[in-house]
Amino acid sequence: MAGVRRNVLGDRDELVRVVAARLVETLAGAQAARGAASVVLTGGRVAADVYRTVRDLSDRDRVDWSRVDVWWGDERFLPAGHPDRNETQARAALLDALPLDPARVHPMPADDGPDGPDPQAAAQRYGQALAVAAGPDGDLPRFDVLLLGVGEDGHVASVFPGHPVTGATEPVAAVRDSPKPPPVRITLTLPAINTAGEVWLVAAGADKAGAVRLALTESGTAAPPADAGPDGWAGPAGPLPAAAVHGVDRTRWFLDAEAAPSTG
Ligand SMILES: O=C(O)[C@H](O)[C@@H](O)[C@H](O)[C@H](O)COP(=O)(O)O
Repeated sequence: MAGVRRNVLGDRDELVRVVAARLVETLAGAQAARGAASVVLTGGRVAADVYRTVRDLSDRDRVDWSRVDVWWGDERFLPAGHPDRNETQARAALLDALPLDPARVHPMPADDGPDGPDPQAAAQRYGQALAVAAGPDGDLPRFDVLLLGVGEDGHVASVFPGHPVTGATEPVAAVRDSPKPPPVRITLTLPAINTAGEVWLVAAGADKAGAVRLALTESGTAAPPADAGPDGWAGPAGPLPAAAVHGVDRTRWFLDAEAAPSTG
């Protein structure tokens, strides 16, 4: 596996600024190298702050946004335009302000979309869209940067610890009974996430420290209670999704001081 980099910033504001600036730099670099760039978006509060910060960056147009492919790593399976959809939030925070090519923006289906409220069919539809973009070379197109928030329980995208989706092998899966609302979701699976060139995990706040510590210090399998960290949390029984993701070229952790492990 390629290198893992850990970048600990002083506070949440600095974290968000650094991730936003690095995203613009990386997408511009990908375009310089191969003429196009692709990003996989995530949901959550810290991601929304990153998107707003990219929107407001004075040099954001170093990226030719009309040549960026935008995908999503997960989606809350709700009607189109619902305020809790990751798509709705990303559009409001950033995408609506950019001169994107609509044909290159690929939201996951909504529950009032062509497959109605069938998340399995919607997941398959997204898998097909990915396969079409991949062309003859495989099931997934190139992802230059895949963004992930990290849940307090160590979930990434909508891959939750202890949930059957952790073992899914198809690129896109439907998730029912998500412990984080809403209960029905669509997600890229761990094998699909792990095809990205760079995977960035972004976490802020003390409530993320337990999951981050586990993910960074070992395989993600629960430590015995005696090994619980200073926050007292020893982790879930089973592999921790945040520990199981990596980029082909680089895995980058962006943490604020509160989320970073207090030792190591
Ligand atoms: O759809 C979602 O809910 C997300 O994709 C999820 O994986 C999120 O990124 C994390 O839960 C972190 O969210 P916060 O940044 O809000 O803590």
